[in-house]
Amino acid sequence: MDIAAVNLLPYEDFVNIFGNVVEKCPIIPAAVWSRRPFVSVKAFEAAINEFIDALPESGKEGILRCHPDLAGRDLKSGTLTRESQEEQAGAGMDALSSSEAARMARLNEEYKKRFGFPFVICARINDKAAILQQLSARCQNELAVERARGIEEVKKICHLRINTLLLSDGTFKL
Ligand SMILES: NC(=O)N[C@H]1NC(=O)NC1=O
Repeated sequence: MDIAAVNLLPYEDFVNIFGNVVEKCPIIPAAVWSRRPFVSVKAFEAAINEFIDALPESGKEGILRCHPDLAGRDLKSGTLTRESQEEQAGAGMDALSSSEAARMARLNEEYKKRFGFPFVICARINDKAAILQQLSARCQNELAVERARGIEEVKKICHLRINTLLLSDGTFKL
């Protein structure tokens, strides 16, 4: 699907297809649909990023809170979104040793207690070791730094999800 085809989508189809490019935040593509026509995929992505950047800090924290923990309860119970399941499995989050799993759970809790939102990192460009190292290091950051850092990661996840949708024909039917 190219950008011309994206621009022709009625909003119902648009939200169905792009509804999870930002995890569990279909309101973002629903809002950004008003910005059509997009001159390119890059412009479509820029519209999403501008919408996110224009949110108050509480809205940005809300986006972070829509993300499941890495190797958390949703992964164990099979209730992750399809995208998140693939990303977490690709980074080995479903194959942690018991000591790695215990460390991840402890650090995830420490992070959430400190900041009031979950640790978010783009799992598709990090492996297990990098994720654990980042989780531990980022627990030390200040709130404002970490809020901005989490949002940067959301944008990377979004970029890769859009690429997957637009570069792979046949993943969805209109
Ligand atoms: N918490 C968190 O980072 N979650 C995620 N990261 C990612 O790439 N996919 C996710 O679900």
